[in-house]
Amino acid sequence: MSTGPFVAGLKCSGNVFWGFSSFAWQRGTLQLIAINLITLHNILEYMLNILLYCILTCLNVFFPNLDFSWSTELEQNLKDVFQLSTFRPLQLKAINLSMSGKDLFLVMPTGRGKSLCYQLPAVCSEGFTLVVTPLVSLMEDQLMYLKSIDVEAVSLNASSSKEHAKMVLAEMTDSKAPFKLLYVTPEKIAKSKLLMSRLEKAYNAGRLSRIAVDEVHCCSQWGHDFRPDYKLLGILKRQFPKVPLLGLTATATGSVLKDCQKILCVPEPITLTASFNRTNLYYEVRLKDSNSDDSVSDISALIKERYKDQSGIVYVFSQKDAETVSADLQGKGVNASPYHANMNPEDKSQVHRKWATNKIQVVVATVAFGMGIDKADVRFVIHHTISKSIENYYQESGRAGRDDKPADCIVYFGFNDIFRISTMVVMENVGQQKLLTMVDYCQNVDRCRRSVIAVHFDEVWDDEGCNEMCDVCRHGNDYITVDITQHAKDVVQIVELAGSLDEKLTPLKVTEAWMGKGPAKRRKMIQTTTLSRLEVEAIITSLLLQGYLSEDFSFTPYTTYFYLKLGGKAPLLKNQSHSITMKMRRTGLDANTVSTTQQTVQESFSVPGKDQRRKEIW
Ligand SMILES: Nc1ncnc2c1ncn2[C@H]1C[C@H](O)[C@@H](COP(=O)(O)OP(=O)(O)OP(=O)(O)O)O1
Ligand SMILES: [Mg+2]
Ligand SMILES: [Zn+2]
Repeated sequence: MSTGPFVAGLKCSGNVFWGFSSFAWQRGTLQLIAINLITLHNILEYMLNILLYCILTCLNVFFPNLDFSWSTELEQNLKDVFQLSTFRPLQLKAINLSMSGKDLFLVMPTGRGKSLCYQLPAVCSEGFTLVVTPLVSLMEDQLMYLKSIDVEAVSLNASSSKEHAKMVLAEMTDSKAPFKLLYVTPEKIAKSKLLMSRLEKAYNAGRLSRIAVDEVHCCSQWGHDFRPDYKLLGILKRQFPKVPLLGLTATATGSVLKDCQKILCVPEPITLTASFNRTNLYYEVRLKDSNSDDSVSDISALIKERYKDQSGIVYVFSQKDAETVSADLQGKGVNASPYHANMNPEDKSQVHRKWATNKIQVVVATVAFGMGIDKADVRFVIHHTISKSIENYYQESGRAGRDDKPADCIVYFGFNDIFRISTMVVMENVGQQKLLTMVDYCQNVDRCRRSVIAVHFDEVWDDEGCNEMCDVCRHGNDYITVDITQHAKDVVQIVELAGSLDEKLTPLKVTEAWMGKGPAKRRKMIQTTTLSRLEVEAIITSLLLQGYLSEDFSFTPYTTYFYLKLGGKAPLLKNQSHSITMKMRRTGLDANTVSTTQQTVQESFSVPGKDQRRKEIW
């Protein structure tokens, strides 16, 4: 199957071709530099190189998939087996590189068809392809699909029966074994010596044709979904160095990819990257009222009206939320079912299957129902609670519109949710930072939502590329810049007062104190406000994002508490000329209201001891 550098360069479009021709160019250039030694022969050779370069470029442009020994079979199987008429961008290039034996990282948006880049080569190769996937749901999704197109595939995971595992392990070295793809979890690679020894045998028998590591960002703890067992996958390339490895992801930054490369022991992979932009997805953020759970009523109305009879997912924060939100939606007449990691495997498979076949309209799921889930006609992905990072959001919302038709991605952004998630991610590497970027995505009213995602993935972005497919671009300049300096001082004063009494305040306490709830004594010591709750929450969130407030965690053996403390920029407020602004939707906060709604109180008042005061005030 291997081809010499010249053949690979001639036949393959893109990187390999470029590698060859730049090499040729450099050679010609060097020959020219050694001008003293010029002979007619050298000049001719140089000109020939240029000519060859031009011919190859033309061939590359007009016949990008110029015959490899496998090209005809690829085309045929694409049509006959996968029932697809053409390749999507980068697919053919990735497949040809992998078929040429190259190690490859493929970074392509959600739903653009990364799986085909190992499924099709598997069908066109001898032996089988080993596919590592992080989730059983993802594995099942692919097995279900492959079965429907008559491609033989098997899996090994924690819930495989002994008999099934025995059969698969035996067939791995059997040249008559029918399966073309073997799906395993990383845990299996890390923990099953038996599996590794069978793989070794299959490798020696030339039956291990390719290794695909799906969701490869899970290797890196800088990625958004680090799986400790992915860290051990380096064993694959060490044990099977001649087998080409293909790492696939939709959500890896450059530094994450570098880390993955090291962990997987792939010395010089070729990386193919496509733009993150999913042009058919409409991104929208809606505010969630913390006083009531109107969001569920709102979501059920959306599903029953705008998305009537259309398939979708509602993402929630916890297993408990999956159960309650699903029950609430059912109560409102929506055909919904919960999905979370704690359900037994059969129930999970059943929900997944019923949803895939449109017997259930909506899955109310935790992130357990995420990566790789592939249903073509998902018309909406609604987040009842924000995701813990932009990467997670991109992954989860990426379940929508995989058939390239329009689909909506809506987030309900609630103040209290920030802190619920914050306590969950506090132990994760840069977890807080990632969460705040997601909060910034939601709170933002003046930048195209796509631009926030693009910056996050290190991509240069031009707002024209959105085409009004996000609420910010659609609302145009419907925002105002308001001065919140005085508000910031009031909030900081509340946190300072609590600090002086050795008291820690949760965001809820700060909100209520500022809004004038609680003991009369406290109201007399601070400046309260008549702003609405949503406005108060938006300002506190903005102060957190801008660094005037920061998080202060307290740990007990059972739970983690989130408190607010002064942030690094708080002392700047002592400076009279320092001002802070924030941008808000015109329909949200009104500039006039902002500057006139303080209730000046600050009455003098006699103070008892610290402990007594603390009791009375907080
Ligand atoms: N060439 C093609 N033409 C038309 N449809 C295609 C093509 N290739 C793949 N598809 C379809 C099949 C799937 O239903 C859908 C998504 O493919 P899939 O491989 O699951 O995406 P992905 O792996 O890139 O996304 P994710 O990052 O979400 O896992 O695209
Ligand atoms: Mg995938
Ligand atoms: Zn936009």
